[in-house]
Amino acid sequence: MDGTTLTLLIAGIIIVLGVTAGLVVTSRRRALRGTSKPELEKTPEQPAGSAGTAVEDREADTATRPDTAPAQPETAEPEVVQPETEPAVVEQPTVEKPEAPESRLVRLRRRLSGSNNALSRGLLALLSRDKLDEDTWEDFEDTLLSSDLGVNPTMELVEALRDRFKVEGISDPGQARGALREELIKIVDPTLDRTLGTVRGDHPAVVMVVGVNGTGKTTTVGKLARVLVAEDKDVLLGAADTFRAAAADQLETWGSRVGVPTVRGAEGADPASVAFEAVKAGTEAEADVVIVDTAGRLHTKTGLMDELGKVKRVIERQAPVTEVLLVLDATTGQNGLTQARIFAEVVDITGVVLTKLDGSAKGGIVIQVQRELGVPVKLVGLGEGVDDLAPFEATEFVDALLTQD
Ligand SMILES: Nc1nc2c(ncn2[C@@H]2O[C@H](COP(=O)(O)OP(=O)(O)OP(=O)(O)O)[C@@H](O)[C@H]2O)c(=O)[nH]1
Repeated sequence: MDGTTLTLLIAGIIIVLGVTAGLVVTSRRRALRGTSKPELEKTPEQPAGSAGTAVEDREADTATRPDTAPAQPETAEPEVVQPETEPAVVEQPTVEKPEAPESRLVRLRRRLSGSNNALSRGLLALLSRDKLDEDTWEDFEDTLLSSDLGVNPTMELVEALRDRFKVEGISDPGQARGALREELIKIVDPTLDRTLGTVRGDHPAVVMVVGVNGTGKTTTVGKLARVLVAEDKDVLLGAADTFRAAAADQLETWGSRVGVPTVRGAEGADPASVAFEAVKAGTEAEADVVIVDTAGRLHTKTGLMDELGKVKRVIERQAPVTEVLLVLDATTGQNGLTQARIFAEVVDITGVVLTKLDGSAKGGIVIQVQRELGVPVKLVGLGEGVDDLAPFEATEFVDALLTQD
C-alpha cells in the first residue's frame, strides 16, 4: 500500500465515523422531543400547534393552573380556594345546620346577664349597704320599678325581703343576695308550664305567631323553625302576612336556610286562606309542626284584630292550633302590656315570646307580662342572630339578672 492509498483510507474512515456520530446525536434529539411533545399535548388549554418556549410553557401553565394543579402543587393551592370561585356556592345555597340548643343557651345566658348588668349591680349594691334604712328600701323599690317589674310585684318583693331580713336577721351581703335570688325566682314562677305546643298528634302541631308590627314576629318564626329543625322535626312555614310581600320573602329566606318549605299567597290575599293552605300542606306532607306567621297589626284597629280570630278559626277546620305565641318587644314597656291585653281578647294566647331583651335593662317586664296575661313567657329573643332565641327558664333568668361582670 503506497502513501496515497493509505491517506485515502484514513480519510474514508474519518468521514464514516463523522457521519455515524452525527446520526447518533440527531436521533437522541428526536428522542427528547418525542417525550416532551406528548406532555404539552396533555394540557388541554395549550393552543393547538404552539409548542412554545420553556418560558412560554411555564406562563401558560401558570395561567391555567386550576386545571393543571398537580403539575405545580406549591402555587396551585391558594388559587384553588380563592374567593372568586365562591359565588358558585352562593348560587346553590346550602342548608344551614342550626346551633345545638345547649351551646345556644350558654351563649344567650351570658348575653342576658350582660344586658341587665345595670339592674343587677344596682340591686346588689343596695343590699350590700351597711345599714338598711327606709331610704335604702325606697331606692331599692325605685330600681325595681325602673326595670319594668311593675308596682304590685315590686311591693310584694320588697315586703317579702323586709320580712326575711327581720325574721332571719340577715345582715351579710351574701345572705342578702341569696334571699333576693330566692324571692325573685318565686315571683318569676318556676312552676309555670313553659313547654311549647310543638308535639305532633293526629295532625301536625300548629303554632300561630301574633303581635304588633316590628316586634320581631317573622324573625321569631325563622328562629323557632331553626330550633325545631335542630330537634329533627319536619317543619313547614305559612306566610299569612299577606299585607307586606317582603314579609313572605323574609320568611321564605329563613325557611330555605334551614331547608324548610314555605306556603305563601299572593300579596293582599286572604290571610286565613293562606293559613288554611299551609296547614293543609303540612297535614298532607305529615309535617311535625306548621308555624303560621301573621301580619303585624295595630292593636287599636278592631277590624284587623277580628281578622286574627278568623285566621285561627279557619285553621281549626283542619287541625287544632296547639300554640298561640304573642311576640312582645321587651323595650316597649307598658305599651307592650297594653298590646298584650288586647291580643289576648281576640285569640287565646298560650305563650309569650319576649324579644329584644338583649337591648333592654328591663328584664322585670317578664314578670308583669305573665301576671297581666296569666300565660308564661316561653321564649326570649336575645339578638338579631339566627340562633338568638332561647327557651325561658325562671332560675336561669334570675341568675343572669344577678350576675355581675
Ligand atoms: N336586638 C334584637 N333585635 C331583634 C330581636 N328579634 C327581632 N329583632 C329585630 O327586629 C326587627 C323587626 O323584626 P321582624 O321579624 O321583621 O318583625 P315583625 O314583627 O315580623 O314585623 P312586621 O313584619 O312588620 O309585622 C328586625 O330588625 C329584627 O332583626 C331580638 O331578640 N333582639
